[in-house]
Amino acid sequence: MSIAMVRGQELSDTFWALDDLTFSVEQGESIGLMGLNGSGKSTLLKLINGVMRPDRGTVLTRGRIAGLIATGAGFHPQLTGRENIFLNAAILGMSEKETRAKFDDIVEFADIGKFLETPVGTYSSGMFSRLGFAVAIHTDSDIFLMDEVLAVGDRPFKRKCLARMDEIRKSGRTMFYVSHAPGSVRKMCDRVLVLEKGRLAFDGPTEDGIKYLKYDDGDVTSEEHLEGEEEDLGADV
Ligand SMILES: Nc1ncnc2c1ncn2[C@@H]1O[C@H](COP(=O)(O)OP(=O)(O)OP(=O)(O)O)[C@@H](O)[C@H]1O
Repeated sequence: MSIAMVRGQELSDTFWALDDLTFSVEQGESIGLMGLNGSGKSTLLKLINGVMRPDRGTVLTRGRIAGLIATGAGFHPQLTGRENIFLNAAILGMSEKETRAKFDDIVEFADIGKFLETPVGTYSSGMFSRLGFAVAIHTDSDIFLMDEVLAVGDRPFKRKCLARMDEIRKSGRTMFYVSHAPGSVRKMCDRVLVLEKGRLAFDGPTEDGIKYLKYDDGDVTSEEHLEGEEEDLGADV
């Protein structure tokens, strides 16, 4: 699987965002996708969801796929939150009737107040994420993809998202969750894949994956603080 990237004038320079990556996932598994910035996690989600195609190799999936891959993806900046709910839901494969039936729940979950009637181009990244997550979790899917939604949400929203993701997991749906936070991955995932420069560096139980990443023995004060926060959130779910 790869993405050819042209850098500057050097047309022959090829960059493989993902390379030599092979794994399979059973229905109902909950996978934590971890790795440093730029290691290929989002690219992998895009390949699974089908918005990107691999240059080489194949991705086989079964069933309906939903989730939140990039904040703001599938939203039109000049349309209001309300209009974008319908647009985004249609992109995720929901009929208008289905969206109408779930509309109030989606709005309640997003909890963006009067901004529902405002063009989303003016939204903060957190508000984008709230709306996107709210639509995604109300889509019936067999595979649920979640890319770092918790990075921009505020604390009460993070808590709400984690609780809902836990429900999705317990309902037997397959889940891919991209996160840098060991606390929430521990809570949410049975298995971890660690990517390093586009390659699969680790595939195994969550705790071993976190150990492999050495995210737990950092001595940076701010990291410890963040970790503590995620642990708190995890404990709340
Ligand atoms: N459309 C694209 N065109 C060119 N290069 C791309 C494209 N998408 C991703 N890349 C490159 O592929 C690599 C992997 O990117 P990706 O977004 O998948 O990483 P990531 O692991 O999700 O990172 P992060 O933790 O920062 O979100 C990066 O070096 C990125 O620059």
